[in-house]
Amino acid sequence: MVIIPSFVKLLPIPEPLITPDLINNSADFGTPEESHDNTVEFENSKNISRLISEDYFTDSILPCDNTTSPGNWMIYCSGKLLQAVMSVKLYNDSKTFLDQPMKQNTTGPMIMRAFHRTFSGPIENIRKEELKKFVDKYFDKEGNELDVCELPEWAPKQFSGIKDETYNAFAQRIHFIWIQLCRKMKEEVKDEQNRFSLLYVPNSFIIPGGRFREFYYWDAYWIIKGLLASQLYSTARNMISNFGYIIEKHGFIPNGGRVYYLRRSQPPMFAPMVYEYFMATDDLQFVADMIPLIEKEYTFWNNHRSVNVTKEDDIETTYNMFQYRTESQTPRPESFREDVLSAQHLHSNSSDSRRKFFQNIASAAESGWDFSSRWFSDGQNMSTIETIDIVPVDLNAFICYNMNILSFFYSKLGNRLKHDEWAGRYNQFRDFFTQVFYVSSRRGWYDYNLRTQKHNTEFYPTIAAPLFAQCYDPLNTKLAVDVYNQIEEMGALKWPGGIPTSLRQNTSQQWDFPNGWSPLVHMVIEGFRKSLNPVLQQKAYEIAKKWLETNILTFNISNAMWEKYDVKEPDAKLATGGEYEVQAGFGWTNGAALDLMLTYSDRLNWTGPRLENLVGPKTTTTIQTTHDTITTTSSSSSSSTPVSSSNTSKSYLIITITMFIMYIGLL
Ligand SMILES: OC[C@H]1O[C@H](O[C@H]2O[C@H](CO)[C@@H](O)[C@H](O)[C@H]2O)[C@H](O)[C@@H](O)[C@@H]1O
Repeated sequence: MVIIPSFVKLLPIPEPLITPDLINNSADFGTPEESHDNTVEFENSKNISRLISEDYFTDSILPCDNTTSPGNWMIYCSGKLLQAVMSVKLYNDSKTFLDQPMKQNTTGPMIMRAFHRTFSGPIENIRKEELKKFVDKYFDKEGNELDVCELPEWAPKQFSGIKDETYNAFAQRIHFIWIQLCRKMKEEVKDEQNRFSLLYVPNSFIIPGGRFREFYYWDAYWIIKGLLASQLYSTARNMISNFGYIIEKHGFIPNGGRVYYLRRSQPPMFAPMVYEYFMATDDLQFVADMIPLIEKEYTFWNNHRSVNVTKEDDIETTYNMFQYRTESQTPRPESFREDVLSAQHLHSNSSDSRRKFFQNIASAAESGWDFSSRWFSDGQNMSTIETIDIVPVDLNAFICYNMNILSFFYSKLGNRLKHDEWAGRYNQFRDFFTQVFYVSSRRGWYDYNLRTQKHNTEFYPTIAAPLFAQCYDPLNTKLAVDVYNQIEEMGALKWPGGIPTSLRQNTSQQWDFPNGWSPLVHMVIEGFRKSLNPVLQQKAYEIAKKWLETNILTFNISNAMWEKYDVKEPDAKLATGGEYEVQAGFGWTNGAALDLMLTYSDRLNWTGPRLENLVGPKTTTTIQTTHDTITTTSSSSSSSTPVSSSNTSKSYLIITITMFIMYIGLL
């Protein structure tokens, strides 16, 4: 095991740079309030305060409560203090307060008593400075409960399979970022869970980055793909074990590692994580350990998220499918202010509609697509959100994948009976899936709307989710080609930076045009790659190359990897839209990029301008020989050591060399 010396943490970590070049001028980078629909004209802060102070909790199902988080639900999931913080807009990002631990020797009920003593009048009368004093007295800084950590087996890596100098240097730089994104919990989180919104897990893990300072469920699949590409097997295993621990404790995997996520999940990627780990390591004992937990998670989806679907053209047949559908009926605590403002068209006297509206919002967050025209009945406005009327194609493809993986694992474990049971379920579900989602006239799988009894046949990358999850008959080799042609005809493949999340313009939502997200782009690439059709495999490579170019060009300017990108621009821009600013880090972008660079390691060839930040400036050396003069052009760096002319890159060089020496020493 290589121990990373603690001084490495003290070396300067380059700050991400947001340069004007990176921001698309036509889009407003904006504050959350400017970019969130419905809020623009709602200027009067008194009115906002009044709206935020209304009662959203009585008779509503809360995001967490006495049963799930007895000691702290009154702070992190409901209550007047939460409302006051949102009312005065104590922080630019609503999530900040929710991630602040309570100070030592305090409890939730104690803080609430103090709050009511200090602020006895209506919330609208509370002054920001006084509330700030109160919060500073009782709470620590957000994220204070987490430490940076030592990745068990991290060492500088050559990525010798990646022959191209630029891609090789890029892979090495991403490999470094794992160190920055690793977190472990302070002991007190385990011992005094009630003081923290953070959910305790036993092992260290990789966070997405920025405001996302806890684990996220579906992000982890792509993070794990990247860790496996980096050969950080123990870290990947630790992350999966954490999820196993969480399933054991809570019966499912919440959206993220905070109590305010305890009523909703995210796309079910636990079984695929174990599958990827097994394919990389052959560790069958780990599969045996995890398989009861995979089944337990499946039971959660089956008991709490299934729905009977009957189609208009065949009312005799009922299909058991799955939905994103949390029970929670209040504004999301981490976006309380934003959700209340989005609901301003609904009055308090129509509390049932308001509850349903919040349930639809939180259910869209469960999908990971928060938010998108995909969930809006008018395809444009948040006020028309109807997530729980929709049966989503991606979720059902993932469930199908889970069934297939379970049958595969049981066969590996030699359990014939269980293998047959899951193979039977998989085969039947796959047929039902085709019946419910495939639309022959539009050559693809589409979300089904229970209210309208129609498919939404607009483009979303979810059309390729069944290819990724292999939820179709492999003998039907024409199907993947049809789907590809459909996607191309829809105009989704013509964008210079990758694949957009939809073709719906100006929704101001982050999961819409022109934003590209690595999990979706990776899913489409993998879908075509797995199709076994050589033409589609070539297309998969071309999309991967385009996406990597977007990542790499942006990295070269900003020194950072980003959560999402604007794919309509030829020269790599950061994405905008949604309720928070685009975040740097970034877990799944790094994971998907590393995985793609390894998949296509022998083909990738950087043809763009020389990226000095990555590979250093070109140097020209003149060698005088007896007979003639030979001029060679080379990079100032070797492919194993990233060097650049910038100061930040120099610090990477120092880290690399220092760590390499330490590594050799430790061996
Ligand atoms: O705070 C707003 C929302 O933020 C998260 O969503 C986004 O980031 C996640 C982490 O990268 C990602 O998993 C999700 O797909 C993104 O939309 C959070 O997951 C939401 O629940 C939360 O309301």
